Amino acid sequence: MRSNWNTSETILKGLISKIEKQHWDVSAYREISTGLKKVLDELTETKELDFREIGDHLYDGIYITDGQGKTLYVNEAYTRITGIRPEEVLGKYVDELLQEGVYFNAVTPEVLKQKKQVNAMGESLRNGTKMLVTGSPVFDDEGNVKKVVIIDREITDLLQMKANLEASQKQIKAVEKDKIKSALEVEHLRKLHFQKKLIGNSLETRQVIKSIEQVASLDVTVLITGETGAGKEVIADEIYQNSVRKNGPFIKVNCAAIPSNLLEAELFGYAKGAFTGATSTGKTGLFELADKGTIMLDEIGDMPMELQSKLLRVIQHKEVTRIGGAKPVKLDVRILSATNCDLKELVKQGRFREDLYYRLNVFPIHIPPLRSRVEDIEILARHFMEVYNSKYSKNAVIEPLGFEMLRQYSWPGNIRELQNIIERLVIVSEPGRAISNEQIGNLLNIHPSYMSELVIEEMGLKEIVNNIEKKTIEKALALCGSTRKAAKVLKVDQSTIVKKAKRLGIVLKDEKTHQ
Ligand SMILES: Nc1ncnc2c1ncn2[C@@H]1O[C@H](COP(=O)(O)OP(=O)(O)OP(=O)(O)O)[C@@H](O)[C@H]1O
Repeated sequence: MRSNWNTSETILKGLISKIEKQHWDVSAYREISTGLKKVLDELTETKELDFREIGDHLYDGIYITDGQGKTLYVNEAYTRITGIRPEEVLGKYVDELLQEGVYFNAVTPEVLKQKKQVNAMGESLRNGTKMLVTGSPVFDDEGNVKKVVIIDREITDLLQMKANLEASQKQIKAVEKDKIKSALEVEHLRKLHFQKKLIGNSLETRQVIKSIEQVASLDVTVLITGETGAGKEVIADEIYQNSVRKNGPFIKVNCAAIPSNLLEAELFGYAKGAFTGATSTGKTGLFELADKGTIMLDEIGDMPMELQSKLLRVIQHKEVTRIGGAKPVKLDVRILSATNCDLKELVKQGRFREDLYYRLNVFPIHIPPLRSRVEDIEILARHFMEVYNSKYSKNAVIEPLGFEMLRQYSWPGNIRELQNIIERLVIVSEPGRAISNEQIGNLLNIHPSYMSELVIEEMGLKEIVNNIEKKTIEKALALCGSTRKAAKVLKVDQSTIVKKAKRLGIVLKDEKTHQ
């Protein structure tokens, strides 16, 4: 085709020059000359659009045959994709090439047959390249197919990319599934953790619950005080659970459990290379981790003085500077602190900063010891029985007198101790038998002669209660010397003492003495 253009060009140029040299009539001369120049311009323009040149710059392969299937043209991309060189196919018929096995499948015969566009998937016999083949017919004025243009689009990379994409999508799905699973797990653990709701119905516990309700949703600092095992952490959990920060982090730090030389780095973190042995990346402190959430500083009374100053700065400026760090980091953290120490006393002794004490003690909640909220003991004991019966698949029960023994005990370890005792009682319980008072006494390490002489295994409850009543009244009479004084001590009417004494067989030796 390129040569055709060149020939036409040459011929036309010659013609124009010949015509220009003849002395023709001027108008004829102009007409021929203008017409020929126009043809020349068009030819030059067409030459500019040399489709071979363009074809060789296409990324897709092109294969063109005439209406009989004779190969007229292949571009460079065709050779790249199929591995078939132009000289192997040019001038040859597609049927012939199929017989020779140059390719095993061809779209051209189909296009010639169907006289419409045909699409197919192909694969090169030479190099295995996969391609999408589109064959389109080109018609002459009579509607006959004069050419077939085949476009081979390489899709090996595309297929590979698709496979990669599918693999990545699978991986993403697996990761997402994992993420959902672990989120559910965290939620489950969180729920389990927070299932330890604050239990109790004593006036004291109800007061604590009221305080929690008042303060939880307000973003204020709370100081929780109470003996060890009394439930300070349970209170902190309740505050967090009922606060607006309940979806944020909740970081608990036991200031007494971390050696004081490590506590600063734990709480405030350190910058990279802050000291010998510091990791190259530095360390994020617990305060930073608690950002947008809540931090509970347990055993705050054990915080060393030098850290107290730093903590005060964190509270005042709402920012933290890592050890060895230059820039402070802004913080949005709610602080709950807890202690079983008398912080006021520590302030007096100069062991706790007074300014920090006031900063922490914005809203104080005190949880009294279990011995002073006796009403809670049975409810808590029943709750823990349920928990451990279910945990150990048991069906242990405590009888009324057993609960009375639990109520009498002083519980120095508070609810933690009660929980522990109930767990042990459930473990040692035998099927079909209620937990004996002796078992309770053994665990509590109480063997008061008072109890052992009043409670005898084969006695019924009524008899035991009568026994206790009798001994109590006798003791009061002996101590007080009169029914009137004994009645006052026992907070009953004198007539009640007299009636009970008669019923229980207490001999009021000298009526005069006892009045
Ligand atoms: N009111 C309550 N209802 C149910 N369980 C409770 C209650 N109070 C405390 N507990 C349970 O008793 C145990 C001790 O409670 P917690 O850890 O809150 O005590 P604490 O005052 O923080 O103790 P410490 O000062 O030793 O840290 C925990 O297992 C807790 O779940």
